[in-house]
Parts: sequence; structure tokens; C-alpha cells
Amino acid sequence: MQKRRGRTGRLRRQRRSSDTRGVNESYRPEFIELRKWLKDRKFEDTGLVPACFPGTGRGLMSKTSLQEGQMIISLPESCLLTTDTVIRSSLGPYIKKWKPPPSPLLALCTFLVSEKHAGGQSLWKSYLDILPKSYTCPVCLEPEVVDLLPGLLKAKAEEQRAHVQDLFASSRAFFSTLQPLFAESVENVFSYSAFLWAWCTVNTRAVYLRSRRKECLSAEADTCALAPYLDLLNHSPHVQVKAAFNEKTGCYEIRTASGCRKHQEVFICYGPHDNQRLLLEYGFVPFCNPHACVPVPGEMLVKYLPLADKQVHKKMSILKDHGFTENLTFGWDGPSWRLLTALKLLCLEAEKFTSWKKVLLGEVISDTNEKTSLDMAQRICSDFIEETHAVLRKVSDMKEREVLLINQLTLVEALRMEELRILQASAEIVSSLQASFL
Ligand SMILES: C[S@@+](CC[C@H](N)C(=O)[O-])C[C@H]1O[C@@H](n2cnc3c(N)ncnc32)[C@H](O)[C@@H]1O
Repeated sequence: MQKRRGRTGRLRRQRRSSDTRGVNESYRPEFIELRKWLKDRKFEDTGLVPACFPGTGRGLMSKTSLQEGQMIISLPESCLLTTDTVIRSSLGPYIKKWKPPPSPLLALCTFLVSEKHAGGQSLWKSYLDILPKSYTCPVCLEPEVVDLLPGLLKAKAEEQRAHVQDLFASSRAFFSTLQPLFAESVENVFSYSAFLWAWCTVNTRAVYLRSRRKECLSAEADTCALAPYLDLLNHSPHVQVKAAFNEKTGCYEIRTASGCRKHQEVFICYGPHDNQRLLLEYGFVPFCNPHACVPVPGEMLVKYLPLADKQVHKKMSILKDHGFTENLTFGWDGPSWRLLTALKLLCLEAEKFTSWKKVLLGEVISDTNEKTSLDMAQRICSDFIEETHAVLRKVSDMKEREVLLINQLTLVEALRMEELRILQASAEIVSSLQASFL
């Protein structure tokens, strides 16, 4: 592509970079403290500074341009918070005594709560001070906000809440053994809200780092490490990075495979996640995510079939047996192949029913089958659009009434708005496919 060299191009470039340019926050006392703390632990500056960005909030900005393959950040092992850190701490003897052994995740959460409580006495204070005070993962959302999430996400959000509540309830006996370490009652130190904060800290910020198995911890995978400073890097689906612990240098290193311009936000990629997964695991919704999609629950397809169809149950059980009731989606490029295939099977005419295997293999059975399945896709899509509009209206009403929930509602609104855009793009694509059968 030809480079724009004229005044218009220059202006457009300037405008684009000022749209995304962050406000440097390295002068803030908590970041000055954190850098001192990191320096004492042999961290070497790589030219990233904390900044606040218009679209993504707090993140890291590069002071220089970064070339492909260049190191973004290299964090010495002494800066990492792992289960080894926990076992070496005053919690270690209590963990070693407790049976059945606590999980690696519980060990990390217990350490975070305990260090947070220690305040100025904690060796990790400089890190703890820059951690968010609260989180926006669904487990932290009010039930009336969770109710506004799309069905499948709502179910996962409720599972997440039940999982954290169970973990907390089943850990209380262990927490009570830690009383000798605290002047205050452990009931107060290890409150549900303190535990939830710790769980979200690990869930949204930990990097993947496999630790060797420890006898005093349960057999669950020990793969989470908190990486101060490095965990200020936000996610972009458009970048590629290489991240791993380097045994030779003894550092956790991240290299960019995409490059980055001077004074721009440096991103890493948390994985090729769709928006519902990013909201569930990390509590945010990006704009224009190429991996975003709108899931269609397999069980609901049956309601789009004519009541007179005698093969409905057989068709549904074939779909179930062949895994075609899951991962059915609308995306930016229309209904997924799996969704269309499931619909084609459901729309099979009675006399063509014996061809069901061919449908699952992607063969075209008849023009009628192609057309009726597209019509069904269009009906589902338009029902989803209608439902999304209705929820968006509800969110907008609630935003006026429930001022305290405004941030949570804005998050749901962002998800629903992105889903609406995807559904509208899908509806257009289905329309153009339908047109070829007119
Ligand atoms: C590892 S931390 C990144 C640093 C974080 N922004 C901070 O201020 O501490 C992950 C969290 O950052 C936020 N985040 C990451 N990528 C984002 C993005 N592209 N847009 C908005 N928020 C993002 C989410 O709240 C997520 O849970």
C-alpha cells in the first residue's frame, strides 16, 4: 500500500495517535514506590511507563518504538509472586500442617489477603498498592445486572459465583488455624469480600508459569504467578507476543512479535478470546474484537421447527450425539459453519432424512434445504436482535434509576452493543445469501 505523505495523511496520523495516546502516570507516588521496589529486586528498566489511555484505562506506554522481536519486559524471578513465595512466608508452616492440603490457588489468595491486611508491614506493599480496589468480573456484579447478561454467559457467571463461594466456605476452617498470625479475628481478616478481591486479583492478573509440585499443596495445577508491573499490560487481540520464563536469565520475559510505535500503548494478547469470555475472566469488553461472536444455545433451535415435523426429536438427538448443539455462533462474517450445518439438518425434508450424514459432512442436499435453513438463520438472528434491543432499553432505564450500578450496567451495555453490531452484520450476510435463492 502506498504511504500517505501529504498534509491530510500527516493530520490523520496525528489525530489517530492523539486518539490513542495515554497520559503518563509515572509521577504518581505509588508508581515511584513500585519502581524503587522493582529496582531493589534487580528489575532493569525497559522503557515502559504507566499511563492512562482513553479506550483501555490504565496500561503501559512505550517511551521508544519497539521493533518486532524486541523485549517488552523482563521481570526477575525475585519479583514474581508464586506459591514458593507463599510457602517461604509465615503462612508456610500452617499450610504444611493443614490436611487435606490447600490448592495452589487458595495458597495465593490466602497470601494476598494476609499481606493486604499487614499494610505497611508487608514486603509486597508497593505491589499491593497499585492493585485495583475492586473488580468487574461477573462474580462481583449485582444479581440484577447478571440477569441482563445473555443466557449462556449468565449461567457461567452463576457457576463462577458458586465456585468462589464454595471455595471460601470450604476454606474457613483452614483460615481459622491462622489465628496465631493475627491480632484481629481471622473472621474479619478473611472476610468474603477480602477473599473475593484476592480471587479476582489472581484470576484477572496472573501469568501462566508452571511451578514444581509441592507435597504441602493439593495436586491441582500450580500455574499462576503474579508478575508486578508486567501485569499492567492490557489485552489486544491484534498483537502477538512471546511470553515465557527464561531459565538462563532467571526472568519472566515478554517479546513483541508485532512492534509498537513510540508513545503508544503496549499490548499483549491474553488469548484469542471472544467478548463473553473476556467479560467472564477479565471483566471487560473490547471494541471490534475479531474473535467476538454471539453464541446460540443448541437447545433453543427446536423452537424454530414447524410443530408438524415428526422427526424433531431424532434430528435433535443426532445433533447432540455429533456435538452440533455446542459452539453455534453468529459472527462478524455471518452464521458459523456449525450453526448453518445444524440448521440444514433440522430443515431436512422428511423424504431426504436419510441424507443426514451428508449434511454433517457439509454436502449440499437441495436448494430447498439451503433456502429453508437460511430463512431459519434469519429468523433466529432477528429474534436475537429484538431481544438485544429490549435488554439495551432496560439497561438504559436502569442507568437512570440505579446510579450506584452505573459502571456495572455500562459493562453489560458494551457487551450487548457489540453483540447487536455482530447480529446486524450477520443478518446482512444472511440476507445476501437468501437473495441468491429468489
Ligand atoms: C492484567 S490487568 C492489566 C492492567 C489493568 N488495566 C490495570 O490497570 O491494572 C487485566 C485487567 O485490565 C483490564 N483490561 C485489559 N485489557 C483491556 C482492554 N483492552 N480494554 C479495557 N480493559 C482492559 C481488565 O480490567 C483486566 O481485568
